[in-house]
Amino acid sequence: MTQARQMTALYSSLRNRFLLSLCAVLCLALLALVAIARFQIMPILLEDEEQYAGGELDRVERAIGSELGHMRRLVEDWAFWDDTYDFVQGERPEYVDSNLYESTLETLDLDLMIFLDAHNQPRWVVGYNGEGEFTSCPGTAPPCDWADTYIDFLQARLEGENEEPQTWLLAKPELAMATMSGIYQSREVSPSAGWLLMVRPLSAPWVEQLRDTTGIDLSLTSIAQDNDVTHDGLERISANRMTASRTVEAMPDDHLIRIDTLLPRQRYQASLETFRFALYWTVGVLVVTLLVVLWLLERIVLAPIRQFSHFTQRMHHDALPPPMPASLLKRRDEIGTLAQEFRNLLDHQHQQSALLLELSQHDSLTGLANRRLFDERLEKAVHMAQASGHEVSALMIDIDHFKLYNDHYGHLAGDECLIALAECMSRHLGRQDYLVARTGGEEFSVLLPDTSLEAAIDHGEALRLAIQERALPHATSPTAACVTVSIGVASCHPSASNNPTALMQAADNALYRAKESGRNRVKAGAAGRQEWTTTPSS
Ligand SMILES: Nc1nc2c(ncn2[C@@H]2O[C@H](COP(=O)(O)OP(=O)(O)OP(=O)(O)O)[C@@H](O)[C@H]2O)c(=O)[nH]1
Repeated sequence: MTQARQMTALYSSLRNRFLLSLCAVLCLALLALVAIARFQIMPILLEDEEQYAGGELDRVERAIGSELGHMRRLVEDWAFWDDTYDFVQGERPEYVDSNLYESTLETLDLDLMIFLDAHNQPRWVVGYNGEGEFTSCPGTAPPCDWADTYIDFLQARLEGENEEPQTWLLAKPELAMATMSGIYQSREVSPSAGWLLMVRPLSAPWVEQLRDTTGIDLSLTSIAQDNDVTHDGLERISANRMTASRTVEAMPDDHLIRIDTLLPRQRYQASLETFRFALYWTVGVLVVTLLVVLWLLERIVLAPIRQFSHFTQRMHHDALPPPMPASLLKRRDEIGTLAQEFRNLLDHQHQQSALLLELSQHDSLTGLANRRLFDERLEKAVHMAQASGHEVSALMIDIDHFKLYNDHYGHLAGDECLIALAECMSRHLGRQDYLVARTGGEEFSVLLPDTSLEAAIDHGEALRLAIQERALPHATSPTAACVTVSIGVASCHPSASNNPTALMQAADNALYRAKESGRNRVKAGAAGRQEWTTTPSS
């Protein structure tokens, strides 16, 4: 239960709510960034990587095409040579010894050269057989019968009677480049005397050279063609490496050559790194921005509100209301206006309270303290007297025959008489610590703290005389021709266990006796005592 209340209090705090809200905004922003990265940026980076891989495979293809171009020019050099032209027609028997020896193939980086005559029949075959042995024969008789496959292939190509030089990639019986040209005279336009086929193996050193030329880690493989299976593709094998494959057409028709490349993913990684860098900075800037917003919020709004709230709490709890913090009043913003208005409201409330207090503690006719205030002060004075060891005294004053005064002069005149007597009492007993109160219609009481009975009697007597000397006419008074008062005086001694009621009761008794014994006089007594002191009437 307490924990739940603490949680509620935590959540109720403006600062915590702002913190939570801003954290939620930050999380949403981060989620949005992650979503953008996942669904917008990453696909672009991966597509770019695929384009890069495609470009690299294009380069490999172009490099192979360039090699085929070289082969084609090589075969043309030999096919458009008069010696070759004569040789395939059965002339120049020295052609073989002069040109078709082993080092020629090595120099030209060839595996095989086949010369066909005009009837597409083998005129000469020179090359390395499957075991790498050099053979040179007129036709396909052993030991050159290993070249039958190529001759069949060549003859099949010639069925179309395409006399243009042609180049192919061979997937069988070994990976190779093949190029073929008709054999012509070099200077004159003449019909083809036969055909020349050159085969260059795509050997490991050749592939190695291709790797060096292109700078791409690649390999070539012969595969059987299967329409249902695609061999093209890209596979990301690690964060830094990927393989990209593509098939190219080759002979025979049911075969393909697959180019496999192992490519670095630097480009992707670099883009990713850049993106991450931007992302981290964005997140950092976002966090810093939120912290700054929080700090500003705390400084500009929350701290002053807290200060204001603290002030109102203290106002409620402290006995002495604290002043409104100056820092709040100095502000020129909404909080400053609120503080100033609040202070104005407080001032107004204090004034109203003071007015109410004044009204509740004073008599509206004479302006003297009323019974409520008199009783409060009396209570405090008696307790203080007991604590300090001093006496406290009280006078009870009653106008003599005031009914007759009213009856004779009228009620308004009676009021004026009450006001005049009140002024007289205030003037004579207006000491700071004395309190003169109107405690009844025509009855007054005076509280005299730290005053002995004797001194109180003196004050009472002086007051009685002063009123008499004021000489307010009272034509119908049986006592005197002017307004007079009777006064009862009492005091309580600190040694006696007196209370305010007992003190006033004693004063009332004394007043009663003053009235009884002829009015216009002062009678005195002490609370809780039997002996009385009577002042003679003047
Ligand atoms: N004008 C006026 N008269 C008041 C006021 N309050 C009380 N009185 C009058 O004061 C008179 C008091 O009369 P009583 O209690 O009979 O006493 P008294 O006539 O003074 O006679 P003693 O006290 O025995 O000398 C009444 O007539 C009240 O109407 C007031 O505020 N104004």
